[in-house]
Amino acid sequence: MTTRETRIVVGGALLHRGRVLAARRSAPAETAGRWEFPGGKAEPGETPAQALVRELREELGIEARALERIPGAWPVRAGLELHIWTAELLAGTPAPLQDHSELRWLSAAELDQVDWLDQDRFALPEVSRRLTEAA
Ligand SMILES: Nc1nc2c([nH]c(=O)n2[C@H]2C[C@H](O)[C@@H](COP(=O)(O)OP(=O)(O)OP(=O)(O)O)O2)c(=O)[nH]1
Repeated sequence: MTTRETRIVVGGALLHRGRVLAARRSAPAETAGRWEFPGGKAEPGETPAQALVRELREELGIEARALERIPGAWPVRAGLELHIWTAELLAGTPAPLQDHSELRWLSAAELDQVDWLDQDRFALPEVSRRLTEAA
């Protein structure tokens, strides 16, 4: 359950030409090397969709639009839960400017080729379904 103390971290499943962008974390040590949907914590007063647009601009240097939330909320740790939104690329080419050491565009068939953070795995079937529908 989301309480007033719970913060949301929003990850963006950026869908483009039948692929989704996966990002390899560069820090901190506990999660470095694992793959995630780029994004970050929503600031007070910011909607998750707004936070996602801001984080994708900061981390990847792109302009993107949040599309829809994938149903579900997954605890990251006490007081922090993960939401995943699909997003579309409006302008730019994603680059690992901040927080990531590598980016990969994955097709539905390639989704299990990277070592996702545990919480992100819950959203993979829905991401796969959207990639397959778009193909
Ligand atoms: N961005 C992102 N974080 C995720 C995902 N899955 C997952 O478990 N996390 C975890 C990793 C971190 O513990 C936390 C998000 O932290 P973050 O470091 O990305 O957030 P932020 O950019 O706002 O960073 P900061 O301001 O707190 O430094 O959520 C995901 O798909 N994307």
